Amino acid sequence: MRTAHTVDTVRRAEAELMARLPEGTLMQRAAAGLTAACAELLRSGSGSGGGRVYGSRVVVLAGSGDNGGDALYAGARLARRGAGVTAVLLAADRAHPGGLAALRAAGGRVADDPFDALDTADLVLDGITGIGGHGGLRPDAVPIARAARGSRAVVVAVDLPSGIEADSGEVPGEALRADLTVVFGTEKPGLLAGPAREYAGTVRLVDIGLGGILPSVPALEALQHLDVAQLLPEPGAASDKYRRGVVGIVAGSARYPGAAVLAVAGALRGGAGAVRYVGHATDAVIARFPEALVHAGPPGKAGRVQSWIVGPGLGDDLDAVAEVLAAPVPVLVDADGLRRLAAEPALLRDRAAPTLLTPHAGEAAALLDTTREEVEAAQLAAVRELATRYGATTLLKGATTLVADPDPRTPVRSNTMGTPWLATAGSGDVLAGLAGSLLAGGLSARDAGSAAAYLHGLAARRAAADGVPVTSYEVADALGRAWRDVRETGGS
Ligand SMILES: NC(=O)C1=CN([C@@H]2O[C@H](COP(=O)(O)OP(=O)(O)OC[C@H]3O[C@@H](n4cnc5c(N)ncnc54)[C@H](OP(=O)(O)O)[C@@H]3O)[C@@H](O)[C@H]2O)[C@@H](O)CC1
Ligand SMILES: [K+]
Repeated sequence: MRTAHTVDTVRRAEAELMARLPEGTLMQRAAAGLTAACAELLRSGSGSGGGRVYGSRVVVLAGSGDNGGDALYAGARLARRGAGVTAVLLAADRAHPGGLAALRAAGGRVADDPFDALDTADLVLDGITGIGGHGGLRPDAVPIARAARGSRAVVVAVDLPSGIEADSGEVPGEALRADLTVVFGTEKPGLLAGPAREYAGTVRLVDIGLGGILPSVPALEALQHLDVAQLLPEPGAASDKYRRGVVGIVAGSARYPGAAVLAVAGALRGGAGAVRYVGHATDAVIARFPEALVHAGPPGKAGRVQSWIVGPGLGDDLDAVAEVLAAPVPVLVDADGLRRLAAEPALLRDRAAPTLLTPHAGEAAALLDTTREEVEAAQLAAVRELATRYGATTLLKGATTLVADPDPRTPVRSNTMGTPWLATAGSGDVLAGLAGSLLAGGLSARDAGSAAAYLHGLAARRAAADGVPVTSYEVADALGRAWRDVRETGGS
C-alpha cells in the first residue's frame, strides 16, 4: 500500500523525531536518499551524461526553505562524487546557509547565468519549494522552471514537484514537471491526487525514520498488487453461483445497446456467480454472452440479486433508477443514473445498504452544481464533497481515479494504475460492471470501487502492451489476465 499524510501530520511527526536526534540528521538522511536516487538515474543513462556520476553536469534549483537545503546538500554529495554541480539560487540572500556552504566546500558553484547552466545540464534537482510552497511558482521562478523542463536534462523533484499544493493536489499556477520525485518519510496527498500527481513522474520514497511516528491511518492510500489480491473474492468448495453473488445490471437501451454488452462483459469477469441483465438490450447481450440471465421487464420482477448496477446507456428511460435504489442491496449508480440522481438527490435518503457513485468529472460537476473545470482542478476536494453531500461512496474517474467514503476519517483511495488508453468509449461501462460484480461478491463499496479501478487500469495496460489503441471490449477481455497478475504477486 502506498500511503500519504498531510503536511500538518508530517510536520508534527518530524518535530517529534527531530527532538530525539542531533540537529540536521533528517536533512542529511533526506539528502543521502536523494543523492542515491540521482546517482542511480545518472548511471542508468536517463540523463544525458553518458551513464556515470563522475563528469555529469547537475544544476540545483534552490529556493529559500529547507527544500532548497535538501537539494544543496545532495548537490554537495554529488559534487564529491565528481559531478560538476551548479546552484541556481531563487532567493540569493536566503539560500539554506549550511547547504550552500557544503556545496561550495565540495567544489560546487553558484551559477552566473541560470539559463546557460540549464542549457548543458544532465540532471536538474528541483528544490524550489516542498511542503512549504503555496500558490504555484512565483513569477521569477517560472522562466527558470520552463528552461529546466525544456532542456535535455532529467528533472528530479525534491519531496514534491515545485508549484503543486501538497495537501490538496491542486496546481494553482505553473509547476515544474518532474521525471522522478524523491519524497521523504511518507507521500503527500498531492502525489496521489490529480492534477498534481501528473507532475510527479515516478515516485520514490526515502525512509527518514518517520515510520513509527506517523499515524497508522493516512489521508490517502493507493492499493498495490498485493492489496488487491487480498481483496478479491475467491470461490470456496461450498460456493454455488448464488453464494458467489448475482449481480443485476440495468443498462443499455434500444439506442445504446453497447453499454449493456460492455457492462455485462465487465461484470462477468468480476467473480460474481451470475449476471442478470435487465433492460431493452437483451438480444445484444445474449448474442454476445449466452451465460447471462436476461429479463425485459422491470428490475423488481427480475429475480434476486446481491447487487445492482444502474445507469450505463439508459438514455432517458430512467424510471428503473428509483426502483433499484429502493432495493435493500448494494447499488452502483453510473452515467445516466447519475443524471437522475442529480435531479433528485432524495432518492438516496432512505438507503441503508451501500451505494457507490461512479461519476466522471462532467457528471461530478452536475452532481455538485459546478463546472467540469472546477472538478478537474480540485479532484480530491470534489470526491470528498460528493461522498459527504450524497452520503455515498464515490469513485471519481480521471487520469487518477479517487474513491472516497462518506466518513471523512476514512483514507481516500487513489488508483495509480490508470492509463491514458482508458480514455475510450465504453471504458466506464466495463468498470461499472466489474465494480458491481465485486459488490455482489461481498466487497465494501470502497474496496469494490478501488479494486475494480486497479484491475481495469492493469487490464488496459496489458491490452495496450504492444502500443496499439485498445477498445473497451479488449479491456474487458484482458481483465482475466489482470486478475491472474495480481493473484500471482499476491501469492494466492
Ligand atoms: N521538516 C523536516 O524535518 C524536514 C524537511 N525536509 C524538507 O523541508 C521541506 C520543507 O521545508 P520548508 O518548511 O522550509 O518549506 P519549503 O517547501 O522549502 O519552502 C518554503 C519557502 O519557500 C517560500 N515559498 C513559498 N511558496 C513559494 C512559491 N510558490 N515560490 C517560491 N517560494 C515560495 C517561502 O518563503 P517566503 O519567500 O514566502 O518567505 C518559504 O520559506 C520539505 O519539503 C523537505 O524537502 C527534509 O529535509 C526532511 C526533514
Ligand atoms: K521541490
